[in-house]
Amino acid sequence: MSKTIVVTGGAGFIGSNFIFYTQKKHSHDKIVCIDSLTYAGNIETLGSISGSDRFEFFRADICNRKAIYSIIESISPDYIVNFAAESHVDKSISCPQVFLETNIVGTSVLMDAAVKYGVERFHQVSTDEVYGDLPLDRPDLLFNEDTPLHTSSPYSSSKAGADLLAMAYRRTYGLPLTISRCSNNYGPYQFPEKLIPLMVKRALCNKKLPVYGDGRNVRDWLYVYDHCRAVDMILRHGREGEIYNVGGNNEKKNIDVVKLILSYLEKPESLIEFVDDRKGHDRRYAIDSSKIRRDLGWVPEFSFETGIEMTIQWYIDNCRWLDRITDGSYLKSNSEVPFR
Ligand SMILES: NC(=O)c1ccc[n+]([C@@H]2O[C@H](COP(=O)([O-])OP(=O)(O)OC[C@H]3O[C@@H](n4cnc5c(N)ncnc54)[C@H](O)[C@@H]3O)[C@@H](O)[C@H]2O)c1
Repeated sequence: MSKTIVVTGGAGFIGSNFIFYTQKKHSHDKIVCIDSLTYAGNIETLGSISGSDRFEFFRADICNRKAIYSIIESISPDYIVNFAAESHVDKSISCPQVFLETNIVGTSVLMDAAVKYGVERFHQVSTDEVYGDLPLDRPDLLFNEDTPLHTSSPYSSSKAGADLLAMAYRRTYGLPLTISRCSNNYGPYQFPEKLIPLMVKRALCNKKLPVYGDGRNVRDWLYVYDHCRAVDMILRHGREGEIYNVGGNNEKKNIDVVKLILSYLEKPESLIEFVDDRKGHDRRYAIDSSKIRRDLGWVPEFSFETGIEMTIQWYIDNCRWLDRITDGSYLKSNSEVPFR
């Protein structure tokens, strides 16, 4: 039976990839995107789906209760998948307030609407950063779903706050809920403030590549398509009330990722410039995703070697997208979409 799915934050990186994935995999479903089009959301990304009668776009802020209630009441969705967030750790350090508003208050408004209008499932997209970090010299340690929350940045704290609130909504108001906590994503349509598109963009222009601290911080990387597959599986087949870790089992030092990009682009390593470390910088993230593998049969389809080549090539082939998002000219098309 076809479903109606609200995807919040669908003009951003992972949300847009999730919309394309869902459109292809569940072509009878109706997808309704709600996005306020902040600097990180680009309406042009959704151009290829905008003409479909199975797609609708609302420009609205998830903190705006009146707008959210009116949209959810009018479309009566089966599912809400919440990707909408302020997502950049550095920005959360310089300007935490908006992270609390969108990531915590906004999530609570969506959950209020989900309870009020009786959605079948609310899925909260969370992050492995809620677990804090692990020491570099203990490769045996991984985060599992029972690891205590131990956040380092205003970003991760706001995401952990939303997770706790979601679990409280489930217990108090009976919200039918699942949560996924994923490691670092990479792939097409990522805003070039994040490591991989930032480095590709700068290397293409022969600009210095700023690397925090000693560059030895470790992240687990997952191709965005595999994250979208995981969210789709959890939404439709995951056990209500459960948290699922999602990871690539693919730990890399930041400096090694940067060197790999330079080598693919045939640029010299002399472009690397070590800069002052990020405040409170987490050392290592490593995720145990055996639960989703065991319970839902999810395994990543893309190796890092394949995914990173496809990603770098995508940014080369889509220089126009990268240029427009970098110089902010896409914001003009965003501003043409009326606000609710
Ligand atoms: N990028 C990663 O590596 C990663 C890893 C794990 C989890 N996550 C989580 O996945 C989700 C999506 O991340 P992303 O990297 O695609 O982020 P993004 O910054 O690329 O996109 C966020 C989107 O949310 C929209 N948005 C922001 N505030 C809003 C508001 N108040 N109302 C409505 N829309 C709003 C933006 O316009 C944008 O389109 C986030 O919840 C993030 O915490 C991201």
